[in-house]
Amino acid sequence: MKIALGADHGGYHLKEKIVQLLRDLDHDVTDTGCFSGDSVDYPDYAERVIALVDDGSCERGILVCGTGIGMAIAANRNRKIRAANCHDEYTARMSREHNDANVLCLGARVTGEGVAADLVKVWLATPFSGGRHQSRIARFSDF
Ligand SMILES: O=C(CO)[C@H](O)[C@H](O)[C@H](O)COP(=O)(O)O
Repeated sequence: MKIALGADHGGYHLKEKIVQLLRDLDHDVTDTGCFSGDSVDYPDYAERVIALVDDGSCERGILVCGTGIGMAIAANRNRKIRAANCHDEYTARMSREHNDANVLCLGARVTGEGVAADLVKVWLATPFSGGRHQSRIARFSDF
């Protein structure tokens, strides 16, 4: 799968781990940065990843900051983006089954590397359920 990754300084180390995990799993990863722990602004990296998902270059995006909150707020400003801030395998699975989330937001100051690795794998493997959930997500595409 083609996946875009982005992080601010708060998410940099976890993003590096996830990039390696995804490459080990043979995904096609576009790493948009950041590339060090120096302080940067998370909207810049949210913008890069949502652009790649919006134009179809990447099927999914993963954004990492301190909490995942700022990245989710920023990413959801784009109408094509359904970004979910997930903390465990359950929320990751539900974000796919019920919400067809195309961007996963993680908080590196909240979620440990092991939990993050497991939830990323679940999030990538879980299909959207459709049905009643399809009409629900269709409702807000024009908000
Ligand atoms: O945007 C955020 C919170 O919603 C992220 O957690 C950022 O990583 C955080 O705000 C960065 O904070 P810092 O004090 O500049 O390291």
